[in-house]
Amino acid sequence: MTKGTQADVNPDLKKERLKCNFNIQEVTFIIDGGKDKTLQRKKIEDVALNIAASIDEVPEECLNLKERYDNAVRKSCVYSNIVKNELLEITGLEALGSPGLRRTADAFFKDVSPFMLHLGMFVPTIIGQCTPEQQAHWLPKALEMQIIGAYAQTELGHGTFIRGLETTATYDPATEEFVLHSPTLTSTKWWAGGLGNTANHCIVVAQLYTKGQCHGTHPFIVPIRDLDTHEPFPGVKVGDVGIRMGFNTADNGFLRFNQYRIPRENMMMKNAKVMKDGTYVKVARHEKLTYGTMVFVRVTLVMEAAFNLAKAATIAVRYSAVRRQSQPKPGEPEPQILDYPTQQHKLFICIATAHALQLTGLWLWRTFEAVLADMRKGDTDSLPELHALSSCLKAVSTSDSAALIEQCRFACGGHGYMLSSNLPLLYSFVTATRTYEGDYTVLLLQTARFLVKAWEQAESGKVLTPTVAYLACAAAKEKVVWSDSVDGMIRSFQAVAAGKIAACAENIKRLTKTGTSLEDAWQLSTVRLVAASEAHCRAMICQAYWHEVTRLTASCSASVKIVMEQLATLYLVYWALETTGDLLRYSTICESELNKLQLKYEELLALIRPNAVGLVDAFDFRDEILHSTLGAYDGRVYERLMEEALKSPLNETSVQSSFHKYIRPLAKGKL
Ligand SMILES: CCCCCCCC/C=C\CCCCCC(=O)SCCNC(=O)CCNC(=O)[C@H](O)C(C)(C)COP(=O)(O)OP(=O)(O)OC[C@H]1O[C@@H](n2cnc3c(N)ncnc32)[C@H](O)[C@@H]1OP(=O)(O)O
Ligand SMILES: Cc1cc2nc3c(=O)[nH]c(=O)nc-3n(C[C@H](O)[C@H](O)[C@H](O)COP(=O)(O)OP(=O)(O)OC[C@H]3O[C@@H](n4cnc5c(N)ncnc54)[C@H](O)[C@@H]3O)c2cc1C
Repeated sequence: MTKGTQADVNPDLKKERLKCNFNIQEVTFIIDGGKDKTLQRKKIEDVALNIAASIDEVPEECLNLKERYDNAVRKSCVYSNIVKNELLEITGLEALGSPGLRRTADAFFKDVSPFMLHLGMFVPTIIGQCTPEQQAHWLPKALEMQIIGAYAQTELGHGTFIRGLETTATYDPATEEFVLHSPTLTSTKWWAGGLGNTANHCIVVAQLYTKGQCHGTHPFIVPIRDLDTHEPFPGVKVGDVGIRMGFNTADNGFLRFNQYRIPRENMMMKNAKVMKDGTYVKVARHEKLTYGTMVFVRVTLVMEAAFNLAKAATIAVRYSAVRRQSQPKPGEPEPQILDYPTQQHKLFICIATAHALQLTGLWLWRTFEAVLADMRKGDTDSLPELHALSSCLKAVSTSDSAALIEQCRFACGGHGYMLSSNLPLLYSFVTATRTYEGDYTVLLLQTARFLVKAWEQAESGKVLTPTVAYLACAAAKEKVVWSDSVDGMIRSFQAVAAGKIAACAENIKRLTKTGTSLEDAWQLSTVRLVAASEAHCRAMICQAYWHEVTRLTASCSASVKIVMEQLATLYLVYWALETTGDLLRYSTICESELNKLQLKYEELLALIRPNAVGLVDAFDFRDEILHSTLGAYDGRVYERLMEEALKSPLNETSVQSSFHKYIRPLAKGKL
């Protein structure tokens, strides 16, 4: 963070920091995943931000679309050089997934870099889908930025239903080439980040045909532009998809092929091969391993959701400590808006959710690494559970994060609507995460498939995998005894999930017994399947969050343990109160216990209040990363709002030319 001199800091924020009763750094270490990770992140920030600080002369939002894109490319090149020459030196390839790299990217780009998908998906797909020989060929070029790549899977006509993609890759043994073709308008690749004007290579997911047979979708590395002239190759039509709600510097593009040829070696052949004579050979033990990059990105998106929500919470909490409004007690000074319990209700759940998602995200990352290690040994048994886990966690984390970022904007009143607060841009960026890499509903339904099967296994007494082990106890189908202890609440959330899953399974059974096909019975149950999947995910987040807090604070100071536990308890109580209908149905909770729970929630808000600014300081965002007039460390909110307003091109002259062209003639009746 940029602390400046204490004299510059808003007096209310200064007082807030004096009130904080825990060691901020200890919490920062927990959030980063350990002291070593924090130190590495800070090192990366120090290197990168020295350059970022002076990189934008004019605010990004004051530029027109084309200027913004050009500026984003310029900054992407500066940033890539830093990554290549300095940051990879610090951490090696691991840097690509490091929080330091993620954070420093935000210092360069208020919106999104057109290179984001190069590092975010092109490079990971090379690592995940190429043979070692192919990796040796492509990876150094990609890391050296000699080639820039995009990931083109989605088409104009299909995003969710990958099996429905229409682009074809037909093998021609005579020339040992694949012929890529876009047979219809709807087969046009659409949305790929970085594709429109920036990338010269692209991973294309296409239906593979060889020896007259279709083998389903497979990924190919496709050169699309000349490396020197950057002109698209003959047979390739590429461009920008048009203006979007956000991501306008991300260069999302479309792509069409007209009988375009690429060498056989450009098929990514880790999981399946096409031999020179056109013989198709399946290498992978699991059907869905070609979907591996999506699983990887879904896993990272959970921490991405936490990261963006933490930024919004930092902005809104600091602003709420500076902002004073209304006079609830006659004659007394206007209170800081952070003193209103309703404001605490809006904001403390944001801090708690950022913690919950970050700690669950770190746990998911470790699970992902363990499954990957198993798969390297040829064991794919835990892939379905990882898919179910990453699908629902991606769906719920991105959805919660977007909703709560919007809540942070509401919490900042009118000033939250200013682009300079950075909350609108943050929201437009994060709300897209609910859709891309698998839509919310679609992913929850993927998890639901796994849950219904697990329920059937529980009923027949089979051993269950860890994340659904709770279903075994619930198979008894009795209401769980409510208790407002942490363990009691988690047990109740699990009972709600189990009850909902059981109801879905029963509904499907009832429908099929009366002659409905399994497919129709499933469709008729999808509203409740989505709800069951969300309940399962919530129970899992609660359990993982609490487990991680207990584990990670075991060696911390008592005050850190207390504040971390207060936040985690707040998260649980908040969700209990949000789902009282479910608890009444699946647990023994009664009205007096609900009243007690409400009181407990209000007590927690009051307990957290003195530490609120300390808690957001612990997210440790430097001002260059927050980009916010409302959220800077020094709290000079009004000064910054004025400074930013004066940068508006509409303030360059005191009278605009439109006055002379239109308003004056209108007033004179001469228009
Ligand atoms: C430096 C700056 C860094 C900034 C960092 C920010 C981070 C962001 C990084 C990148 C940004 C990303 C931008 C966005 C990119 C994209 O959006 S790429 C496109 C992504 N597209 C999707 O996600 C499409 C979603 N659809 C699907 O995943 C699938 O089509 C489907 C799962 C919905 C259905 O697939 P289908 O083939 O039809 O399968 P089913 O018949 O439904 O199921 C068959 C069985 O297969 C299981 N399964 C499905 N997927 C997987 C998987 N991935 N892994 C393992 N298993 C899978 C499924 O559960 C079925 O199993 P059962 O038969 O046993 O039930
Ligand atoms: C900012 C952004 C960046 C992107 N970047 C990339 C990229 O780099 N590369 C890439 O390949 N793609 C990219 N995408 C595309 C993205 O992955 C898809 O938009 C996403 O997977 C959703 O697919 P869709 O658009 O086809 O939506 P649809 O599948 O058409 O969804 C529309 C609605 O139908 C519902 N629906 C669809 N199927 C079902 C079902 N089976 N059951 C119930 N409901 C259903 C959905 O829930 C949704 O409400 C990007 C998208 C965005 C917004």
